[in-house]
Amino acid sequence: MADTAPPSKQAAAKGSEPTPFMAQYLGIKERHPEALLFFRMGDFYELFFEDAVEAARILDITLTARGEYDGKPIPMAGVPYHAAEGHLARLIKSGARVAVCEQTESPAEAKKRGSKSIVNRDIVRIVTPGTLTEDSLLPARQGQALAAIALAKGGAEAAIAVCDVSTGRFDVAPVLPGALADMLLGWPLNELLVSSSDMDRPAIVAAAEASRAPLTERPARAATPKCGEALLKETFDVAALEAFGDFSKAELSAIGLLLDYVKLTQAGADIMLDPPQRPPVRGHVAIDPATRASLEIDRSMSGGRDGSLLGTIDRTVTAPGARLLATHLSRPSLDRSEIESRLEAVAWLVDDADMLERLRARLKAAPDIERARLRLRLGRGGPRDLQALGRALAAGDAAARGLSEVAGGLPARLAAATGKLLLDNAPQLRTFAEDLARALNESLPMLARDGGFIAPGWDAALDEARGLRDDSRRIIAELQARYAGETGISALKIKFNNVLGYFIDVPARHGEALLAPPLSETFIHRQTLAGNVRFSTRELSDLAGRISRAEEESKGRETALFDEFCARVDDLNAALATSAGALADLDVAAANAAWAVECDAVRPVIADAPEFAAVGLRHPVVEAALRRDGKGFTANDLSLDAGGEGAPRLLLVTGPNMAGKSTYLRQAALAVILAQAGCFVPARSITLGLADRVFSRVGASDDLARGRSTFMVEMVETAAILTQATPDSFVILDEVGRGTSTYDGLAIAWAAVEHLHGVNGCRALFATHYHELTQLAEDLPGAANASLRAREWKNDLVFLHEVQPGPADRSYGVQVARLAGLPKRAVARAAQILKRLEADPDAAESLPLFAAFAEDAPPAEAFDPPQTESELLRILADIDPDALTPRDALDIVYRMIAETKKGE
Ligand SMILES: Nc1ncnc2c1ncn2[C@@H]1O[C@H](COP(=O)(O)OP(=O)(O)OP(=O)(O)O)[C@@H](O)[C@H]1O
Repeated sequence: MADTAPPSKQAAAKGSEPTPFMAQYLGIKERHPEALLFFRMGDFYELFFEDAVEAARILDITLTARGEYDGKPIPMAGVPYHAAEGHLARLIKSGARVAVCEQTESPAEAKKRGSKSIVNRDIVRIVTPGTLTEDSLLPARQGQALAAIALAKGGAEAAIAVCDVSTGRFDVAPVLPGALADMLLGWPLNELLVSSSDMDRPAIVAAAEASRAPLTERPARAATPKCGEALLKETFDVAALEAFGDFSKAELSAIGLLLDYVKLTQAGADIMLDPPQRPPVRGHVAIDPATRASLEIDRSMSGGRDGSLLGTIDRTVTAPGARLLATHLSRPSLDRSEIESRLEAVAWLVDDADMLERLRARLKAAPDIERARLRLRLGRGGPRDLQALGRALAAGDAAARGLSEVAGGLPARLAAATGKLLLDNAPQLRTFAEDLARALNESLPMLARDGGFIAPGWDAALDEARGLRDDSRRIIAELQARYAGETGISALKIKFNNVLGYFIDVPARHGEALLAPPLSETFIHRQTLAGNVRFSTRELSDLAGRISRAEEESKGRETALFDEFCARVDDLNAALATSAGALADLDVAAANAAWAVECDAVRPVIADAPEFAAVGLRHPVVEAALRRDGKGFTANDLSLDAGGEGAPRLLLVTGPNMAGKSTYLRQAALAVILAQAGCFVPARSITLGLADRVFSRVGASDDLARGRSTFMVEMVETAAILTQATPDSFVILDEVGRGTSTYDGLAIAWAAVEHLHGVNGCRALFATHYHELTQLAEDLPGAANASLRAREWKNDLVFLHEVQPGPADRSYGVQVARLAGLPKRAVARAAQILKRLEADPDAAESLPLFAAFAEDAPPAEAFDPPQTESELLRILADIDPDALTPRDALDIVYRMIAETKKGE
């Protein structure tokens, strides 16, 4: 690979003299050695040297060579510029960053400087995982986050600055160094910036590790209060920072680190962020990446949105609404009044089905106002973005008017959003929206430079220029008819191409007539082709000049009008941001109400004590999946109380495989997240105290990318829970200890339960297959057993999915193995071994060879163990004679007879 590395300019100077083109390339590449350089050449972005090799590998495109450098061929790969976004997306996804270098002048302009001059080029932006603005690279319903963390006062202060460059959102918060990692968890990050001087500090290392975001190390010079202050002033064009409130030194350092990077990636263009906001003081529920993944909050295990909690409950109809709902779920609130205000809005809409439907229909008409606004401000927008703003404002106004007509007053949250969206309250926005509606045509080009987007009647100068242009076209048609008449050549046409401009075209056989007097006085020969001869006339040249001037004028005028609208977007930026926020808020409230109605969810009651009391709780995702298959979901109750008053604080959940233990655990954790996100909960009723953290350790998975085995991952995650859970936390642990030997696993699980119960003292659910653990419920005052029921029925296992108090009677593992399709022979062998082990636990000593049993392996035909007797006994054991109706009794007799016949 070494010989594909680009030589530095100095090194190059020592070797053979680089061509002017190579010198330009090397000069630009040297400025961003860490990024792949997309070097614009005509209709292609080309990559050279190592960049070409790397891009060809990732994108699976052809690696070729172009010219030689220092006697060696230069590796080259290229992508067409119109298909560049797809390639960019793949490169970014694979962890690369890309510097996009454009031609900053046309070849004609370069020629003016001298015939040998090459076109000037410069980097216009650097594309990184956290700084995307392209629509095609960003899922519309998903936000992105770029964060910077910094320390100050010798590590005593810390802060975080987070922005979404595609929507302009900008949050800044001071935080205790020890709480940095937790704070970061509220933002599923696309990229995390750390100053090189902080890289080794424990608080920073812990935060970076916890967030698992791609890390970008930046020079320390930007992470200073001075740099932060200067960049804030420059970005928001203010002389003093008082307008934003007081910033700590650490906050300013984090801001410096963040804004410096945003500026770098935009190649020095103005930073277009909204003024910094502080997240709510009470903060949010800390959910670590392992918990987020295992609860499948915004992504299912298979990686998509489908099958996740977000994918299941999302009924938003606007992109900003979808992104806000995603934020609510990834950052459930700890602020009770905030939660209650969200719930109140949902409850009000749930009660008025007509209003809810009308509101959602109106919101549906609102395009993505946030991203359209940002693209226009960044100079990457087009006429369609302007139209999006106008339509979103109109839709917001219609939605707000519908709500404001309601008698009896609105809940505070809906009233606030309505007030912000009513255009009567914002005359400037109203004029802007009305102007856009009048000024823009119905169907619009992507780019302003394509022209044709301003409607007739909006601008007199434009109408005049267009009139002239269209008039000239008519005159050309008339001229063609006149020339055809005068020359008697009906095949004479006036045509246009880029080389000749307008010209007169006749078939070759008529050429002679025009080349000879008297017609040759009017018709000037331009070109003879095999089948045609081409001419021009003075009149036609004059007309062509007028047409092109009119065309240029109308395009120029349209561009100027577009720029005027963009300037108005800049002026109205704050008001537009407010409208976007209000639209998203209304959409989320309406979507949550629609989902609550659809899935019969209830408003959670928020309590002061760390309790959890749910009746008829359901798992929204599993229930939705079962419903699609036409199956029902069994609701279950759950009561926990960390204070140990009315219920256990820790519940040990046992039951056969597949009985529904994980589902029972997860639905409880999801209920906490839904409630604190301000959503209703699928249950008959639920009361819960706010949880400061939710932890979930469900199932085992390898983290090979980070070099950890299943067991190691499990222990690291369990350790995090046992060291961090507070009495207010909510913990679910599923089969801890499964990844190691039986006794080690049991010992670890045992210790984890004791620790959770005695030290952490939080609400916890602990599912296990170690039946020995169920004894703990007797020893620990705040612990209890619950189990999921299953029944054997005609040789089959029937899962009832019902939770009952007390431990499970047995595990039915062998039966589940049979259900799963394990070969009959293996199932029978397992049943045999199990029987021996149950009779004589010491036989386990001979594990794993089972030499003792090997000899009496049953013959292949006799593998179904006799079941009849045990089945009859089981049927009898299940009978409660006092509760039997005569009909039930008769049924049982029939069942027993059938069973006996089976055994014959
Ligand atoms: N309450 C319920 N109502 C209806 N079906 C359910 C219920 N709970 C679980 N199920 C169904 O049972 C399947 C298995 O559930 P789950 O994974 O929770 O079992 P488990 O006891 O944790 O199993 P294992 O011990 O093997 O991990 C689910 O995929 C779902 O289809």
